[in-house]
Amino acid sequence: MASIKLASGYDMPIVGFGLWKVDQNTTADTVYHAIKTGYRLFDGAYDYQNEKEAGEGIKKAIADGLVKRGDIFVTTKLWNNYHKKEHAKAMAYAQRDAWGLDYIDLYLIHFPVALKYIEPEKLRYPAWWGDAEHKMIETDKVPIMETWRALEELVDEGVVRSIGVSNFSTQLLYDLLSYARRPVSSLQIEHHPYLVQDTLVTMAQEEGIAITGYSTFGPQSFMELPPSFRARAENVPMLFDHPVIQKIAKAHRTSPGQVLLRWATQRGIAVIPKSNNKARLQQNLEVNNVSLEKAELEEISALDRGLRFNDPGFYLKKPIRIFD
Ligand SMILES: NC(=O)C1=CN([C@@H]2O[C@H](COP(=O)(O)OP(=O)(O)OC[C@H]3O[C@@H](n4cnc5c(N)ncnc54)[C@H](OP(=O)(O)O)[C@@H]3O)[C@@H](O)[C@H]2O)C=CC1
Ligand SMILES: O=C1CO[C@H](CO)[C@@H](O)[C@@H]1O
Repeated sequence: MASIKLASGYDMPIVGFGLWKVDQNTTADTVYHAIKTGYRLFDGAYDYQNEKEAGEGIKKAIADGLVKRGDIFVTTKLWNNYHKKEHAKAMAYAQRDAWGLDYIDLYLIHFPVALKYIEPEKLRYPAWWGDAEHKMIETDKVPIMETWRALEELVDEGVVRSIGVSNFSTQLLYDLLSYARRPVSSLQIEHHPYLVQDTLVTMAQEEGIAITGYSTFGPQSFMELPPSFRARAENVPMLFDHPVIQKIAKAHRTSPGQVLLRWATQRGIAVIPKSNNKARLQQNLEVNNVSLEKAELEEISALDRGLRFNDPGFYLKKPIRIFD
């Protein structure tokens, strides 16, 4: 499996399996089957509510001799209500224990947005929407430096091996780099041909920050779009149906999904698609069998229209835009 060297010195596989929206009841089997298929990276989060079950799948695969712990790379993320140092540290320990592992490979600050503390058992899901009593969630004022220091201590304590951030902008990264004592190993961002993010990608890569792209296939349903982006999405075809993606897929005798994943990995960006379909699960892993020409990569990048569909601050009591 091809991998990216992180600034922390560890290798991160370039293709992984994302655990968002994977049903709790099927997660252990899904993860076990993904390992059998060849997946070694799993992308989780406290918000996905299936860390314990994902860990069970890994444990079974190890017990059955399919893999060793060291073959698997687990990424997970700190949720927004736990940015204060004592909460961040407690959550990382609890998440590590939920996975049933000695350490987490990569721990990310999920969003650069601190929300008021809510006891973990009172969060309802999706966790942007409020607590169990249906109270809307409010922002809090916690400096990212405080949260980052907590993550650094977690590395010192051996709970996590590498640390990074998600949904950060260029400016926030420059600020973070000005005081980080431990390397910012990774940045996870929305990334697809409608949201190419050239400046951010170039800056992060130049600073040695490995990028993982999420939602590589673009918007799945325009219903999910934040209000600020709805107009921009009008009359935009789904990427799978876009004539440019279809033409390139045909030229390489492959599928539009493979073209989208390969465009990302040829930009040096790791991908974490999930699939419940066995054929697609296998196909996504074999993405590096295709090699796109420079002109094809450029043609795909030219589809950029700054169209983002994950900007969930509008759920908050006082709505914010995370990406201004
Ligand atoms: N840091 C963050 O804030 C965020 C992180 N993420 C992470 O990224 C992961 C992936 O992102 P997500 O937005 O969920 O989108 P995915 O990349 O998982 O794609 C969404 C859907 O595409 C379908 N699909 C998968 N492979 C193919 C293929 N080859 N051809 C056609 N269709 C395919 C799947 O449906 P089917 O099962 O039917 O194949 C899947 O449900 C998440 O699971 C999560 O780990 C996601 C959003 C935000
Ligand atoms: O990672 C995730 C996918 O996007 C969702 C909407 O922003 C988040 O809530 C979730 O944590």
